[in-house]
Amino acid sequence: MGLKLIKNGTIVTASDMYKADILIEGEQVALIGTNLTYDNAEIIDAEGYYVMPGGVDPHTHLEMPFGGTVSKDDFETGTIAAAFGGTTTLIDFCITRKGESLQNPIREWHAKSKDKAVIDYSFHLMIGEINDEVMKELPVILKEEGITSFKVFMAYKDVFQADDGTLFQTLQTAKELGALVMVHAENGDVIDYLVNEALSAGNTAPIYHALTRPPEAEGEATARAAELTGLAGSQLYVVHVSCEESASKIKEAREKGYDVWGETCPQYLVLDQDKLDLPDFEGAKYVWSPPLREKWNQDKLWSALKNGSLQTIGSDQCSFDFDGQKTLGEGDFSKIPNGGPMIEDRFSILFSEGVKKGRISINQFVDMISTRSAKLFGMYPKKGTIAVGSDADIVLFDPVKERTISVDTHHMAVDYSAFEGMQVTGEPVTVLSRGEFVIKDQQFVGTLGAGQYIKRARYGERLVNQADRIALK
Ligand SMILES: NC(=O)NCCC(=O)O
Ligand SMILES: [Zn+2]
Ligand SMILES: [Zn+2]
Repeated sequence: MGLKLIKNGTIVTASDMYKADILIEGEQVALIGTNLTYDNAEIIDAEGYYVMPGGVDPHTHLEMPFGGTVSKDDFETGTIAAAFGGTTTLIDFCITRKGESLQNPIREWHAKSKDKAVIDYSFHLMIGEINDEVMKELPVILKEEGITSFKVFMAYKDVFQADDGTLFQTLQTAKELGALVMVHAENGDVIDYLVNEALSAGNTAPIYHALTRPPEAEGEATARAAELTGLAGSQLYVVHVSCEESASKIKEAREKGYDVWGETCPQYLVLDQDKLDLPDFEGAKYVWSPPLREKWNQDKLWSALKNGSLQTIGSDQCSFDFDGQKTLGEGDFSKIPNGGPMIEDRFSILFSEGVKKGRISINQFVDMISTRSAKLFGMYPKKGTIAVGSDADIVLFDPVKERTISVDTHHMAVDYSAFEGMQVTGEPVTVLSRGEFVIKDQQFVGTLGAGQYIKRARYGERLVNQADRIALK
Protein backbone atom coordinates (compact mmCIF):
# COMPACT_ATOMS: atom_id res chain seq x y z
CA MET A 1 0.00 0.00 0.00
CA GLY A 2 1.36 3.45 -0.92
CA LEU A 3 2.65 5.66 1.85
CA LYS A 4 2.46 9.45 1.82
CA LEU A 5 3.87 11.71 4.48
CA ILE A 6 2.55 15.25 4.90
CA LYS A 7 5.30 17.16 6.68
CA ASN A 8 5.70 20.56 8.32
CA GLY A 9 2.07 21.64 8.13
CA THR A 10 -0.29 23.01 10.77
CA ILE A 11 -3.19 20.62 11.30
CA VAL A 12 -6.51 22.33 11.93
CA THR A 13 -9.61 20.42 13.02
CA ALA A 14 -12.91 21.51 14.56
CA SER A 15 -11.26 21.42 17.97
CA ASP A 16 -7.47 21.74 17.58
CA MET A 17 -4.64 23.48 15.79
CA TYR A 18 -1.13 22.04 16.08
CA LYS A 19 2.03 21.35 14.12
CA ALA A 20 2.42 17.69 13.20
CA ASP A 21 3.11 15.31 10.35
CA ILE A 22 0.55 12.91 8.92
CA LEU A 23 1.33 9.45 7.58
CA ILE A 24 -1.17 8.21 5.02
CA GLU A 25 -1.29 4.52 4.29
CA GLY A 26 -3.45 3.71 1.29
CA GLU A 27 -6.77 5.48 1.78
CA GLN A 28 -6.50 6.33 5.45
CA VAL A 29 -4.61 8.37 7.99
CA ALA A 30 -2.29 5.89 9.68
CA LEU A 31 -0.33 8.05 12.10
CA ILE A 32 -0.09 11.64 13.32
CA GLY A 33 3.10 12.72 15.07
CA THR A 34 6.08 15.02 15.09
CA ASN A 35 9.25 14.52 13.07
CA LEU A 36 7.96 11.41 11.32
CA THR A 37 10.28 9.83 8.74
CA TYR A 38 9.62 6.93 6.38
CA ASP A 39 12.11 5.96 3.69
CA ASN A 40 9.54 4.69 1.28
CA ALA A 41 6.92 7.41 1.74
CA GLU A 42 6.15 10.12 -0.79
CA ILE A 43 6.80 13.42 0.98
CA ILE A 44 4.25 16.24 0.68
CA ASP A 45 5.69 19.46 2.03
CA ALA A 46 3.02 21.50 3.82
CA GLU A 47 5.29 24.23 5.18
CA GLY A 48 3.23 27.42 5.52
CA TYR A 49 -0.05 25.62 4.90
CA TYR A 50 -3.00 24.70 7.06
CA VAL A 51 -3.74 20.99 6.78
CA MET A 52 -7.49 20.62 7.10
CA PRO A 53 -10.09 17.89 6.66
CA GLY A 54 -11.59 18.01 3.18
CA GLY A 55 -14.77 20.02 2.95
CA VAL A 56 -18.11 18.25 3.16
CA ASP A 57 -20.73 20.02 1.06
CA PRO A 58 -24.13 18.84 2.27
CA HIS A 59 -26.17 20.56 -0.43
CA THR A 60 -25.69 20.22 -4.19
CA HIS A 61 -27.88 19.79 -7.27
CA LEU A 62 -25.73 18.35 -10.04
CA GLU A 63 -27.34 17.66 -13.43
CA MET A 64 -30.72 18.33 -11.88
CA PRO A 65 -33.82 18.71 -14.05
CA PHE A 66 -35.42 21.97 -12.94
CA GLY A 67 -37.31 24.92 -14.42
CA GLY A 68 -37.65 23.35 -17.87
CA THR A 69 -33.92 22.70 -18.18
CA VAL A 70 -31.12 20.80 -16.43
CA SER A 71 -28.50 22.32 -14.13
CA LYS A 72 -25.31 22.70 -16.09
CA ASP A 73 -22.63 21.24 -13.85
CA ASP A 74 -22.82 17.48 -13.68
CA PHE A 75 -20.94 14.99 -11.52
CA GLU A 76 -17.84 15.51 -13.66
CA THR A 77 -17.50 19.29 -13.81
CA GLY A 78 -19.25 19.75 -10.46
CA THR A 79 -16.98 17.44 -8.50
CA ILE A 80 -13.84 18.75 -10.22
CA ALA A 81 -14.85 22.32 -9.31
CA ALA A 82 -15.69 21.16 -5.78
CA ALA A 83 -12.24 19.62 -5.42
CA PHE A 84 -10.53 22.80 -6.63
CA GLY A 85 -12.52 24.52 -3.91
CA GLY A 86 -11.37 22.16 -1.14
CA THR A 87 -14.43 19.90 -0.99
CA THR A 88 -13.83 16.15 -0.89
CA THR A 89 -17.34 14.87 -0.17
CA LEU A 90 -20.70 16.14 -1.32
CA ILE A 91 -24.29 15.06 -0.83
CA ASP A 92 -26.55 15.61 -3.80
CA PHE A 93 -30.35 15.69 -3.77
CA CYS A 94 -31.97 12.76 -5.53
CA ILE A 95 -35.19 14.22 -6.93
CA THR A 96 -38.14 11.82 -6.89
CA ARG A 97 -41.44 11.89 -8.75
CA LYS A 98 -44.85 11.42 -7.18
CA GLY A 99 -46.63 8.16 -8.06
CA GLU A 100 -43.40 6.34 -8.92
CA SER A 101 -41.08 4.00 -7.06
CA LEU A 102 -38.32 5.86 -5.22
CA GLN A 103 -35.87 3.32 -6.59
CA ASN A 104 -36.06 4.73 -10.14
CA PRO A 105 -34.54 8.15 -9.39
CA ILE A 106 -31.97 6.55 -7.10
CA ARG A 107 -30.87 4.36 -10.02
CA GLU A 108 -30.76 7.46 -12.23
CA TRP A 109 -28.60 9.34 -9.72
CA HIS A 110 -26.18 6.39 -9.51
CA ALA A 111 -25.99 6.29 -13.31
CA LYS A 112 -25.27 10.05 -13.48
CA SER A 113 -22.52 9.95 -10.88
CA LYS A 114 -20.75 6.58 -11.00
CA ASP A 115 -18.24 7.09 -13.79
CA LYS A 116 -17.88 10.84 -13.37
CA ALA A 117 -17.37 11.81 -9.74
CA VAL A 118 -13.77 12.59 -8.79
CA ILE A 119 -14.56 12.92 -5.06
CA ASP A 120 -16.79 10.89 -2.74
CA TYR A 121 -20.51 11.55 -2.69
CA SER A 122 -23.82 10.45 -1.30
CA PHE A 123 -27.50 11.21 -1.86
CA HIS A 124 -30.34 12.76 0.11
CA LEU A 125 -33.77 11.52 -0.96
CA MET A 126 -36.62 13.89 -1.78
CA ILE A 127 -39.99 12.89 -0.33
CA GLY A 128 -42.88 14.34 -2.32
CA GLU A 129 -45.63 12.17 -0.87
CA ILE A 130 -46.11 9.47 1.72
CA ASN A 131 -48.18 6.40 0.80
CA ASP A 132 -48.03 2.65 1.49
CA GLU A 133 -45.49 2.09 -1.26
CA VAL A 134 -43.19 4.85 0.03
CA MET A 135 -43.50 3.52 3.59
CA LYS A 136 -42.44 0.07 2.35
CA GLU A 137 -39.53 1.41 0.33
CA LEU A 138 -37.96 3.77 2.86
CA PRO A 139 -36.54 1.23 5.34
CA VAL A 140 -35.09 -0.78 2.47
CA ILE A 141 -33.50 2.30 0.89
CA LEU A 142 -32.12 3.38 4.23
CA LYS A 143 -30.50 0.00 4.81
CA GLU A 144 -29.34 -0.83 1.30
CA GLU A 145 -28.43 2.62 0.01
CA GLY A 146 -27.35 4.16 3.29
CA ILE A 147 -29.56 7.15 2.55
CA THR A 148 -30.30 8.56 5.98
CA SER A 149 -31.62 12.02 5.13
CA PHE A 150 -34.95 12.91 3.53
CA LYS A 151 -35.74 16.22 1.87
CA VAL A 152 -39.15 17.88 1.88
CA PHE A 153 -39.81 20.99 -0.20
CA MET A 154 -42.31 23.39 1.38
CA ALA A 155 -42.12 25.57 -1.76
CA TYR A 156 -42.20 25.23 -5.57
CA LYS A 157 -45.96 24.72 -5.78
CA ASP A 158 -47.06 22.18 -8.39
CA VAL A 159 -43.43 21.10 -8.89
CA PHE A 160 -41.73 19.72 -5.77
CA GLN A 161 -43.88 21.11 -2.96
CA ALA A 162 -45.23 18.64 -0.39
CA ASP A 163 -48.09 19.38 2.01
CA ASP A 164 -47.83 19.62 5.79
CA GLY A 165 -49.26 16.12 6.22
CA THR A 166 -46.42 14.73 4.15
CA LEU A 167 -43.87 16.73 6.13
CA PHE A 168 -45.29 15.52 9.43
CA GLN A 169 -45.38 11.88 8.36
CA THR A 170 -41.86 12.18 7.01
CA LEU A 171 -40.73 13.52 10.37
CA GLN A 172 -42.43 10.65 12.20
CA THR A 173 -40.97 8.07 9.85
CA ALA A 174 -37.50 9.61 10.08
CA LYS A 175 -37.68 9.42 13.86
CA GLU A 176 -38.51 5.71 13.68
CA LEU A 177 -35.85 4.92 11.07
CA GLY A 178 -33.07 7.20 12.35
CA ALA A 179 -32.97 9.71 9.49
CA LEU A 180 -32.62 13.49 9.38
CA VAL A 181 -35.38 15.46 7.66
CA MET A 182 -34.28 18.44 5.59
CA VAL A 183 -36.63 21.21 4.54
CA HIS A 184 -36.61 23.94 1.96
CA ALA A 185 -38.56 26.29 4.19
CA GLU A 186 -40.63 28.82 2.25
CA ASN A 187 -44.42 29.07 2.15
CA GLY A 188 -45.02 27.91 -1.43
CA ASP A 189 -48.75 28.73 -1.49
CA VAL A 190 -48.24 32.33 -0.42
CA ILE A 191 -45.37 32.74 -2.88
CA ASP A 192 -47.47 31.31 -5.70
CA TYR A 193 -50.17 33.88 -4.94
CA LEU A 194 -47.67 36.77 -4.84
CA VAL A 195 -45.99 35.67 -8.08
CA ASN A 196 -49.31 35.56 -9.94
CA GLU A 197 -50.25 38.95 -8.52
CA ALA A 198 -46.93 40.47 -9.67
CA LEU A 199 -47.16 39.01 -13.16
CA SER A 200 -50.79 40.20 -13.53
CA ALA A 201 -49.60 43.70 -12.67
CA GLY A 202 -46.96 43.47 -15.42
CA ASN A 203 -44.04 43.15 -13.02
CA THR A 204 -41.85 40.70 -14.87
CA ALA A 205 -38.23 41.69 -14.11
CA PRO A 206 -35.83 39.51 -12.05
CA ILE A 207 -36.13 41.73 -8.94
CA TYR A 208 -39.73 40.51 -8.56
CA HIS A 209 -38.34 37.07 -7.81
CA ALA A 210 -37.07 38.53 -4.51
CA LEU A 211 -40.09 40.74 -3.90
CA THR A 212 -42.55 37.86 -4.26
CA ARG A 213 -40.62 35.61 -1.86
CA PRO A 214 -40.54 37.82 1.25
CA PRO A 215 -38.53 36.86 4.33
CA GLU A 216 -41.78 36.35 6.26
CA ALA A 217 -42.64 33.46 3.93
CA GLU A 218 -39.33 31.83 4.88
CA GLY A 219 -39.67 32.59 8.60
CA GLU A 220 -43.22 31.23 8.73
CA ALA A 221 -42.28 27.98 7.00
CA THR A 222 -39.22 27.57 9.22
CA ALA A 223 -41.31 28.02 12.37
CA ARG A 224 -43.97 25.60 11.06
CA ALA A 225 -41.41 22.92 10.22
CA ALA A 226 -39.74 23.39 13.63
CA GLU A 227 -43.04 23.06 15.51
CA LEU A 228 -43.99 19.93 13.57
CA THR A 229 -40.56 18.53 14.44
CA GLY A 230 -41.15 19.23 18.12
CA LEU A 231 -44.57 17.58 17.90
CA ALA A 232 -43.14 14.51 16.18
CA GLY A 233 -40.15 14.39 18.54
CA SER A 234 -38.04 14.13 15.41
CA GLN A 235 -35.04 15.90 13.90
CA LEU A 236 -34.84 18.66 11.32
CA TYR A 237 -32.22 20.41 9.20
CA VAL A 238 -33.27 23.65 7.53
CA VAL A 239 -31.36 24.18 4.29
CA HIS A 240 -30.21 27.51 2.82
CA VAL A 241 -31.32 29.89 5.57
CA SER A 242 -31.20 33.32 3.94
CA CYS A 243 -32.44 35.79 6.53
CA GLU A 244 -32.98 36.82 10.12
CA GLU A 245 -36.66 35.82 10.00
CA SER A 246 -35.66 32.21 9.49
CA ALA A 247 -32.46 32.15 11.59
CA SER A 248 -34.34 33.52 14.61
CA LYS A 249 -36.96 30.75 14.32
CA ILE A 250 -34.23 28.13 14.39
CA LYS A 251 -32.70 29.74 17.45
CA GLU A 252 -36.08 29.77 19.21
CA ALA A 253 -36.72 26.13 18.33
CA ARG A 254 -33.34 25.10 19.70
CA GLU A 255 -33.99 27.06 22.88
CA LYS A 256 -37.18 25.06 23.30
CA GLY A 257 -35.07 21.92 23.08
CA TYR A 258 -36.13 20.87 19.59
CA ASP A 259 -33.55 18.97 17.56
CA VAL A 260 -33.33 21.57 14.79
CA TRP A 261 -30.24 22.52 12.75
CA GLY A 262 -29.64 25.27 10.23
CA GLU A 263 -27.48 25.72 7.15
CA THR A 264 -26.67 28.91 5.34
CA CYS A 265 -24.70 29.42 2.12
CA PRO A 266 -21.88 31.77 1.04
CA GLN A 267 -24.17 33.70 -1.29
CA TYR A 268 -26.39 34.88 1.57
CA LEU A 269 -23.34 35.96 3.56
CA VAL A 270 -21.79 38.20 0.92
CA LEU A 271 -24.40 39.16 -1.72
CA ASP A 272 -27.62 41.11 -1.36
CA GLN A 273 -30.94 41.70 -3.07
CA ASP A 274 -29.71 44.67 -5.13
CA LYS A 275 -27.99 42.18 -7.44
CA LEU A 276 -31.40 41.17 -8.81
CA ASP A 277 -31.96 44.74 -9.92
CA LEU A 278 -28.96 44.83 -12.29
CA PRO A 279 -29.85 46.13 -15.78
CA ASP A 280 -30.05 44.16 -19.03
CA PHE A 281 -31.62 41.17 -17.32
CA GLU A 282 -28.31 40.52 -15.52
CA GLY A 283 -30.25 40.23 -12.27
CA ALA A 284 -31.31 36.79 -13.51
CA LYS A 285 -27.83 35.50 -12.67
CA TYR A 286 -28.73 35.95 -9.00
CA VAL A 287 -32.14 34.27 -9.08
CA TRP A 288 -32.30 31.39 -6.64
CA SER A 289 -34.55 30.46 -3.76
CA PRO A 290 -34.80 31.67 -1.11
CA PRO A 291 -33.74 34.93 -2.77
CA LEU A 292 -30.93 37.25 -1.77
CA ARG A 293 -32.05 39.56 1.02
CA GLU A 294 -31.49 43.11 2.20
CA LYS A 295 -27.86 43.54 3.23
CA TRP A 296 -28.47 43.90 6.98
CA ASN A 297 -29.37 40.21 7.12
CA GLN A 298 -25.72 39.31 6.46
CA ASP A 299 -24.59 40.44 9.93
CA LYS A 300 -27.42 38.45 11.48
CA LEU A 301 -26.36 35.31 9.62
CA TRP A 302 -22.72 35.76 10.66
CA SER A 303 -23.81 36.18 14.29
CA ALA A 304 -25.99 33.09 14.05
CA LEU A 305 -22.99 31.12 12.76
CA LYS A 306 -20.74 32.49 15.47
CA ASN A 307 -23.14 31.79 18.32
CA GLY A 308 -24.07 28.35 17.00
CA SER A 309 -27.71 28.85 16.07
CA LEU A 310 -26.71 28.06 12.47
CA GLN A 311 -24.16 25.30 12.14
CA THR A 312 -23.26 24.44 8.55
CA ILE A 313 -22.43 25.94 5.17
CA GLY A 314 -23.84 24.28 2.06
CA SER A 315 -23.21 25.57 -1.44
CA ASP A 316 -26.70 24.93 -2.87
CA GLN A 317 -24.84 24.49 -6.15
CA CYS A 318 -27.42 24.48 -8.94
CA SER A 319 -25.82 26.21 -11.87
CA PHE A 320 -27.37 27.46 -15.08
CA ASP A 321 -25.77 29.37 -17.91
CA PHE A 322 -26.89 32.95 -18.28
CA ASP A 323 -27.15 32.52 -22.05
CA GLY A 324 -29.87 30.07 -22.99
CA GLN A 325 -30.85 28.97 -19.48
CA LYS A 326 -31.37 32.03 -17.25
CA THR A 327 -32.67 33.81 -20.36
CA LEU A 328 -35.62 31.39 -20.45
CA GLY A 329 -37.16 33.87 -18.02
CA GLU A 330 -36.85 37.02 -20.14
CA GLY A 331 -40.25 38.68 -19.88
CA ASP A 332 -41.35 36.47 -16.95
CA PHE A 333 -39.15 36.22 -13.84
CA SER A 334 -40.99 33.08 -12.70
CA LYS A 335 -39.50 31.18 -15.64
CA ILE A 336 -35.88 31.94 -14.70
CA PRO A 337 -34.37 28.62 -13.56
CA ASN A 338 -33.63 28.95 -9.85
CA GLY A 339 -30.06 28.34 -8.74
CA GLY A 340 -26.48 29.46 -9.00
CA PRO A 341 -22.85 28.29 -9.32
CA MET A 342 -21.43 28.09 -5.79
CA ILE A 343 -19.66 24.77 -5.31
CA GLU A 344 -16.13 26.03 -5.93
CA ASP A 345 -16.05 29.10 -3.72
CA ARG A 346 -17.74 27.85 -0.53
CA PHE A 347 -14.50 27.08 1.30
CA SER A 348 -12.55 30.20 0.27
CA ILE A 349 -15.38 32.66 0.87
CA LEU A 350 -16.11 31.32 4.35
CA PHE A 351 -12.42 31.41 5.24
CA SER A 352 -11.76 34.84 3.78
CA GLU A 353 -14.92 36.59 4.97
CA GLY A 354 -15.26 34.56 8.16
CA VAL A 355 -11.87 33.66 9.63
CA LYS A 356 -9.77 36.43 8.09
CA LYS A 357 -12.27 39.10 9.10
CA GLY A 358 -12.52 37.75 12.65
CA ARG A 359 -16.19 36.77 12.43
CA ILE A 360 -15.63 33.09 13.27
CA SER A 361 -12.69 31.14 14.65
CA ILE A 362 -10.65 28.82 12.49
CA ASN A 363 -11.98 25.80 14.41
CA GLN A 364 -15.54 26.99 13.86
CA PHE A 365 -14.65 27.29 10.19
CA VAL A 366 -13.59 23.63 9.99
CA ASP A 367 -16.70 22.59 11.88
CA MET A 368 -19.02 24.50 9.52
CA ILE A 369 -17.29 23.57 6.28
CA SER A 370 -16.68 19.90 7.08
CA THR A 371 -17.06 18.31 10.51
CA ARG A 372 -20.63 19.22 11.47
CA SER A 373 -22.07 18.03 8.16
CA ALA A 374 -20.11 14.79 8.42
CA LYS A 375 -21.60 14.26 11.88
CA LEU A 376 -25.17 15.24 11.04
CA PHE A 377 -25.24 13.15 7.88
CA GLY A 378 -23.72 9.95 9.25
CA MET A 379 -20.18 10.11 7.84
CA TYR A 380 -18.10 11.00 10.88
CA PRO A 381 -15.32 10.13 11.73
CA LYS A 382 -14.62 8.50 8.35
CA LYS A 383 -15.15 11.99 6.92
CA GLY A 384 -14.94 15.44 8.52
CA THR A 385 -11.78 15.19 10.55
CA ILE A 386 -8.10 14.33 10.50
CA ALA A 387 -7.61 11.41 12.86
CA VAL A 388 -6.01 7.98 12.78
CA GLY A 389 -8.36 5.68 10.86
CA SER A 390 -10.20 8.48 9.07
CA ASP A 391 -10.23 8.70 5.30
CA ALA A 392 -7.26 10.72 4.11
CA ASP A 393 -9.47 13.47 2.67
CA ILE A 394 -7.12 16.36 3.23
CA VAL A 395 -6.72 19.94 2.04
CA LEU A 396 -3.44 21.83 2.07
CA PHE A 397 -4.63 25.39 2.38
CA ASP A 398 -2.55 28.52 1.80
CA PRO A 399 -4.02 31.06 4.24
CA VAL A 400 -2.35 34.13 2.74
CA LYS A 401 -2.68 33.58 -0.99
CA GLU A 402 -4.90 36.17 -2.62
CA ARG A 403 -7.15 35.63 -5.59
CA THR A 404 -9.93 37.31 -7.50
CA ILE A 405 -12.93 35.11 -8.20
CA SER A 406 -13.85 35.10 -11.88
CA VAL A 407 -15.58 33.13 -14.58
CA ASP A 408 -12.26 33.27 -16.45
CA THR A 409 -10.54 31.09 -13.88
CA HIS A 410 -13.26 28.99 -12.29
CA HIS A 411 -13.74 25.32 -13.14
CA MET A 412 -17.52 25.17 -13.18
CA ALA A 413 -19.17 24.68 -16.56
CA VAL A 414 -21.23 27.87 -16.49
CA ASP A 415 -20.75 31.15 -18.32
CA TYR A 416 -20.67 33.47 -15.30
CA SER A 417 -19.54 33.68 -11.69
CA ALA A 418 -21.94 34.88 -9.01
CA PHE A 419 -18.93 36.30 -7.14
CA GLU A 420 -17.18 37.93 -10.13
CA GLY A 421 -14.42 40.32 -9.03
CA MET A 422 -14.56 39.39 -5.35
CA GLN A 423 -11.13 39.31 -3.66
CA VAL A 424 -10.51 36.40 -1.33
CA THR A 425 -7.57 35.54 0.88
CA GLY A 426 -6.75 31.86 1.31
CA GLU A 427 -6.88 29.09 -1.25
CA PRO A 428 -6.75 25.28 -1.38
CA VAL A 429 -3.48 24.29 -3.03
CA THR A 430 -3.44 20.50 -2.84
CA VAL A 431 -6.39 18.19 -2.19
CA LEU A 432 -6.34 14.48 -1.44
CA SER A 433 -9.33 12.18 -1.56
CA ARG A 434 -8.86 8.88 0.28
CA GLY A 435 -5.10 9.30 0.00
CA GLU A 436 -4.97 10.09 -3.72
CA PHE A 437 -4.20 13.50 -5.16
CA VAL A 438 -7.15 15.12 -6.87
CA ILE A 439 -5.63 18.58 -6.97
CA LYS A 440 -1.85 18.90 -6.83
CA ASP A 441 -0.33 22.38 -6.71
CA GLN A 442 -3.59 23.75 -8.11
CA GLN A 443 -3.68 21.35 -11.07
CA PHE A 444 -6.36 18.71 -11.50
CA VAL A 445 -4.74 15.28 -11.39
CA GLY A 446 -7.75 13.19 -10.34
CA THR A 447 -9.57 10.40 -12.13
CA LEU A 448 -13.14 10.39 -13.38
CA GLY A 449 -15.11 7.77 -11.48
CA ALA A 450 -12.62 7.56 -8.60
CA GLY A 451 -15.17 9.11 -6.25
CA GLN A 452 -17.00 6.49 -4.19
CA TYR A 453 -20.64 6.43 -3.22
CA ILE A 454 -20.89 6.70 0.58
CA LYS A 455 -23.50 4.67 2.42
CA ARG A 456 -24.16 6.71 5.52
CA ALA A 457 -24.89 5.81 9.13
CA ARG A 458 -28.19 6.63 10.75
CA TYR A 459 -28.76 9.99 12.40
CA GLY A 460 -26.62 10.28 15.52
CA GLU A 461 -24.47 7.26 14.68
CA ARG A 462 -20.86 7.06 13.60
CA LEU A 463 -19.41 5.72 10.38
CA VAL A 464 -16.06 4.04 10.62
CA ASN A 465 -16.02 1.75 7.61
CA GLN A 466 -18.60 1.14 4.93
CA ALA A 467 -19.00 -2.38 6.28
CA ASP A 468 -19.51 -1.15 9.83
CA ARG A 469 -22.56 0.76 8.76
CA ILE A 470 -24.38 -2.45 8.11
CA ALA A 471 -23.68 -3.56 11.64
CA LEU A 472 -25.10 -0.39 13.18
CA LYS A 473 -28.52 -0.90 14.72
N1 LIG B 1 -31.93 27.08 -4.50
C1 LIG B 1 -32.31 27.12 -5.75
O1 LIG B 1 -32.74 28.17 -6.20
N2 LIG B 1 -32.21 26.05 -6.56
C2 LIG B 1 -31.92 24.73 -6.18
C3 LIG B 1 -33.09 24.04 -5.59
C4 LIG B 1 -33.30 24.44 -4.16
O2 LIG B 1 -32.44 24.19 -3.33
O3 LIG B 1 -34.32 25.02 -3.84
ZN1 LIG C 1 -34.17 24.75 -1.81
ZN1 LIG D 1 -30.82 23.40 -2.96
